[in-house]
Amino acid sequence: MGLFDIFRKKKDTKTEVNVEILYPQGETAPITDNETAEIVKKAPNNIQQTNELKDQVDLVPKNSDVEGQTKNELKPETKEISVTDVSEDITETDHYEKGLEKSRQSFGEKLNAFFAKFRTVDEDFFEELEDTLIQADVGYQVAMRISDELRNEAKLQKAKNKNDLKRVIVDKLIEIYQSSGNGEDNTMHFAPEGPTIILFVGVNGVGKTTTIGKLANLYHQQDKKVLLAAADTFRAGATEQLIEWANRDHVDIVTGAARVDPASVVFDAVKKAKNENYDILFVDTAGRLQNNVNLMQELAKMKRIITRELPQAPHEVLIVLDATTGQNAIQQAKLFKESTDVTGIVLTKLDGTAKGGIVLAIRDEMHLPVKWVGLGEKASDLRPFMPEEFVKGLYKGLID
Ligand SMILES: Nc1nc2c(ncn2[C@@H]2O[C@H](COP(=O)(O)OP(=O)(O)OP(=O)(O)O)[C@@H](O)[C@H]2O)c(=O)[nH]1
Repeated sequence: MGLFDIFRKKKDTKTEVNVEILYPQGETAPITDNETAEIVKKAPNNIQQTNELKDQVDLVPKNSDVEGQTKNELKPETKEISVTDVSEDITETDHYEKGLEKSRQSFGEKLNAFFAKFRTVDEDFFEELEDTLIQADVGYQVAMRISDELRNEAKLQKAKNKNDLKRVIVDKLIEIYQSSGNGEDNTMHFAPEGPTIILFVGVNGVGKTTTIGKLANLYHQQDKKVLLAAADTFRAGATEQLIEWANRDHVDIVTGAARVDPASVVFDAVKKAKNENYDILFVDTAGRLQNNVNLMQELAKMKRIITRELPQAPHEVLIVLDATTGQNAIQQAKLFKESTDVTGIVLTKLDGTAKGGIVLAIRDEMHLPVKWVGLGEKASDLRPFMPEEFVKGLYKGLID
């Protein structure tokens, strides 16, 4: 009995950076219910204000446990981020092949091990194939579909050697990748006029801030006027991290002091984007557990404020998912989708996982387009999702 038989049984189935920091009047305590939190703007002075922010972070009582985060975790983090590689002359195919190397190798090894076992195409063959596919994180449904379709595949019955068999399986995978994306709109939607507002959501550490930094870099290179809103006022390091990206990308940013109501940061950023004719506003939000009602309400509040200021906005709500978390990522996306109108997925850290097959499971189960994929830590490693390149990157070299 294979590892996954237990599941199978259920089968029916610009150079100057402008940093604007908002402070709540008097103190740093969170303002939770007041949508138009009174805010005092300080004159922009990048480095000084970043330090002030750090001071405020230190006001958090020693060892206090703030919604599961200790003081240590609240320490600002800074990180060397390379954006200098954007002009590298490498093709899309190169990006995908390099980024998916781990997945390709791992799947290749699994497939080879699988073929080493079988001499005949019998029921055991299909069961083991299902296990192999599930381990590659293509998802249970997709694994079943592939093996069912292969059962009826005349070419498979006629296959004379292992290479023929491999080819039929890989061809089937490619076919499914392509058909599951039919009609999928993985383009970004921009406002016909006025600022485009893009909200990023997702649980802690999935790569929201990094993705915004990378996208800001990309659009700035395309001469768009980009503004960032650091509405993650919960994790102190997040604001600093975004300021760091703003500096490197040469784009402007609106931030809030630690624990200020994130909605007030959003409010001010949207106003600024409108009044000063920005093309794109990226809103970073705090990582939240999808089952934390308060945090989900906070997200809803941010959306309400955006829509009140600009009725067509937000133009995109992108959920950022960490590919290394495998099937967990799908569960997260499902819960977010229930409480927010998510328009697309950014799948990060594909370079760090052997489970690139997760894209297939996500597309199959979520009915949400994957719009961007993170294939590495550099700014240029965030790529628009291209199914053909993805498939090539995953399976190249598996059939000779
Ligand atoms: N290898 C790799 N690392 C990535 C990628 N995207 C993000 N990361 C890394 O993932 C880590 C977490 O990223 P953040 O951007 O801080 O995540 P976040 O979602 O903003 O986190 P919170 O603010 O805690 O919610 C950082 O070390 C990033 O460099 C990727 O595509 N590939």
